[in-house]
Amino acid sequence: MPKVLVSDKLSPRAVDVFKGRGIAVDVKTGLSPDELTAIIGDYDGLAIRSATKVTADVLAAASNLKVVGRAGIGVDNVDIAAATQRGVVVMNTPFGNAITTAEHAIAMMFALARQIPQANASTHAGKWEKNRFMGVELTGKTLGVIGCGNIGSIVAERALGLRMRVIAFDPYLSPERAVDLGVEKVDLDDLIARSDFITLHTPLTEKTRGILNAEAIARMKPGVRLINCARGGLIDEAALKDALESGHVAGAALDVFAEEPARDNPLFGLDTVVCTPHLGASTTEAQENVALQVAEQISDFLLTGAVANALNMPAVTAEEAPRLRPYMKLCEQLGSFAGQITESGLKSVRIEYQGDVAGLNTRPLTATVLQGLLSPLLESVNMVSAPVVARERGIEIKETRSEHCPNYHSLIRLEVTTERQTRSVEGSLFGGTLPRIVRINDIPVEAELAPNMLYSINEDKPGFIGSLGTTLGDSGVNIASFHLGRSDAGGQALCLVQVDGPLPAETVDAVSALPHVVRAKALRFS
Ligand SMILES: NC(=O)C1=CN([C@@H]2O[C@H](COP(=O)(O)OP(=O)(O)OC[C@H]3O[C@@H](n4cnc5c(N)ncnc54)[C@H](O)[C@@H]3O)[C@@H](O)[C@H]2O)C=CC1
Ligand SMILES: O=C(O)CCC(=O)C(=O)O
Repeated sequence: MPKVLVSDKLSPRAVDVFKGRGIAVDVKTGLSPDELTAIIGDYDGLAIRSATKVTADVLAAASNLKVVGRAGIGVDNVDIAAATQRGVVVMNTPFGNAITTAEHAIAMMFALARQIPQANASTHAGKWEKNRFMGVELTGKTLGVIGCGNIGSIVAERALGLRMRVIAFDPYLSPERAVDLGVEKVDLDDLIARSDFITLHTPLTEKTRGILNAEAIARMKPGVRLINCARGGLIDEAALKDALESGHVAGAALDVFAEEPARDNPLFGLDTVVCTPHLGASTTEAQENVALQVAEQISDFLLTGAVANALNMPAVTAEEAPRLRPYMKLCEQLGSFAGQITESGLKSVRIEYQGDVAGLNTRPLTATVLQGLLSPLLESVNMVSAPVVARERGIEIKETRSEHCPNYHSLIRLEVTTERQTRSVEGSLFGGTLPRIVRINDIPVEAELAPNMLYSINEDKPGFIGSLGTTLGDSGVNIASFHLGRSDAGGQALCLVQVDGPLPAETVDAVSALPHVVRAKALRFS
């Protein structure tokens, strides 16, 4: 009988589900990392919220563990790369607490506008300070929503019901979806300059960390109020403190903090700050939703092998798996390549399967392309949710198959159209198993994608390769392999350089500044 550990406070309904499905379950909350490491080897499944940290050390001790289920959305407390490496499936419940978290953001906005927590404390203290707590009305005010996915779009809908004007910054929000929601799609600078209230609903990624830093805060309207119910780290807390103390920011309502549990934070004690201890998802309804869902998903997986909402594993049958596996890797790389070089909203995606691959079950392949494409921007996207997420964002997905494939056994071509341009990337399997990029924007190339790559587009002029090599060498960056392609002599050229380690931003800037370089970018692949 499989055995599951519930190591965070989950609704008791989860335990009922496990027992009902014939799975042994232990509930042990508040374990230290050492205590968890000591017992994790006994379990096949682990059900968590945000308190348990599933680190590489915990996973190393988890000799029987097959699945980690997160009752919630964010999986920043799970080392997914380490789990993947150890073959542990990581699942989440992407929608179960979205309404509740959006409601918390709205509650925080009201709390800020009317200083309800401060007035409550003062009234309880018998002070009756009627003149101290002058509020502001929400009606007619501009709410800037940064990140208009599941939660952000619910916040936007609720705010429109409150007669606010809603503007949204989200590179993946299509103009059509913005119109459907009734929000104005704007760029970040515009949002920062125009908003009376700003609410954050993005995952914490390398692109969003410090999205509201000192410089962004300085450009906000005097008297702006900020709400963060997404992740600590999106706002620079020290810069926010300065702006609150100077009065430039009138107030901030924070559910999440750079360090959690937050016991000693620079913002604590400021009269203009309203805090809750990561309560965004804490309602009976949301906790039942996510607990039931995660228990069902873990049970299904342990008992039948069915995979739902996995962040690191494709949904395929046991028979299909061996044939699809190398194509999955290729598809993920094609998607990830296109996703990392895409800067503006996606309109359409076209995937062409040519040759042998056209005869396979291409649904998981298309889902893998979309997962790779969307992953640089969406935290919780997985193979199961990627097609739904893409559709919800109004991205048109076209898939074509043809047995005709003149130059390769199989070829997969991905074409991505954004608001600004169309790009394409093509790949094949060499030797039947090794993914290779064979064409980028119709320029032939032959490249293996490795964890750390430099991608550059340049004019095909003498001297470029030498100056690139010198620049990398001067930065102490070792080149592992070098792949070149060009449209025609003297025309547009590109290169993909595999390097031994993450590329420092200054090195990429130095390459971008070289003569004849049109664009250079560091790319990461798993
Ligand atoms: N306080 C709490 O208890 C809870 C917090 N959360 C957090 O809320 C966040 C959002 O959750 P969902 O809406 O479900 O996720 P989602 O994936 O549906 O939406 C995130 C949105 O952020 C956008 N985005 C990504 N990078 C961006 C960037 N650089 N600039 C602007 N927008 C960007 C994406 O395009 C996407 O539309 C997650 O970080 C999650 O962990 C979620 C549930 C509860
Ligand atoms: O489980 C919780 O209380 C936190 C929820 C959360 O942050 C999430 O789902 O991302």
